[in-house]
Amino acid sequence: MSTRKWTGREDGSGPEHRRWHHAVNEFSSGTGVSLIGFASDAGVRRNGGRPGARGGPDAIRQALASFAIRPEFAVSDAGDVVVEGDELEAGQENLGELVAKQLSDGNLPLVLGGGHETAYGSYLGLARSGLLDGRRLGILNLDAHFDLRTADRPSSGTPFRQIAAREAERGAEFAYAVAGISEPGNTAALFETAAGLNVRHLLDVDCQERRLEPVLDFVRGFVADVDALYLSIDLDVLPAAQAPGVSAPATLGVPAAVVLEVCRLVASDPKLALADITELNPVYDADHRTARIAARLAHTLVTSRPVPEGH
Ligand SMILES: N=CN[C@@H](CCC(=O)O)C(=O)O
Ligand SMILES: [Mn+2]
Ligand SMILES: [Mn+2]
Repeated sequence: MSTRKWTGREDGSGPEHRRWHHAVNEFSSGTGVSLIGFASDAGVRRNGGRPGARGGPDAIRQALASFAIRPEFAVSDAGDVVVEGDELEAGQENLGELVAKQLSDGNLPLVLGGGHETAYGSYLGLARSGLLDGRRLGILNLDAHFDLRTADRPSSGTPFRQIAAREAERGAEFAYAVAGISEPGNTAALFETAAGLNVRHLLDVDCQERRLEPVLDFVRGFVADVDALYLSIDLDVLPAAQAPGVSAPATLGVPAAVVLEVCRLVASDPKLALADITELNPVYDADHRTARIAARLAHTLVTSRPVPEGH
């Protein structure tokens, strides 16, 4: 657990005034959601994107600190994995170790930040924890992109291709679904790769608010087919007006209200084992808008979980 102290707005000392900074600072033992920061520019840089993701974890923490949160929700901060320079592979290994540790302690890891290369480190943690042994893993990605690139080196564009290879190695079916795919944001080759891997996807145009029920049905159908779920959120799934602070802003995007409903649905399911919120780039943010929506998604994931007995 991180020793860093969170600070934020104070309205009084009682539980009725509780905010995230109180929740994180008062956490000493037990289980709950464990935040892990992944401070990395390496994946986006290798993928030809605009750097700045390194500052993502702290920007999300800052946005979370003064959010109100009810006393029954336990959250802790496990600190950051920092990727120095181009040391991406080492960073992903370190992230995997920290995720596995949180899982074995009985926590739900919620990884914040990085380009989407975060996802491979998150997955390594799940694989290392033993939680996948004999179980079907489902990966639900909310993203404008498939991130199934083949490249000489891992980047923010390759994580789910890397995971597909690892799932094949353990003899498991690669169960991967993406909601929010932008047609002009993915080449025919990527659509073909996705089809070849039996990836289920919904286009951004089919994830607008008027289509909320079919989107939720898509998610329900996918979750029903797996034993454990990993939810990965790439903030570039959101409309650029709601999330300007990303490397590749959306041309249409899935409205935050829809993304939020998916988060509520998924987090209320005990199958959820791991989540991450990636691609925040504070350098291009406007009035902390993207950091605040990232924080709102994190808050929704925490507060939509079944409350443990005794509360
Ligand atoms: N995580 C990044 N994924 C996208 C970026 C697209 C872009 O830079 O336009 C990708 O590689 O496809
Ligand atoms: Mn992505
Ligand atoms: Mn994306």
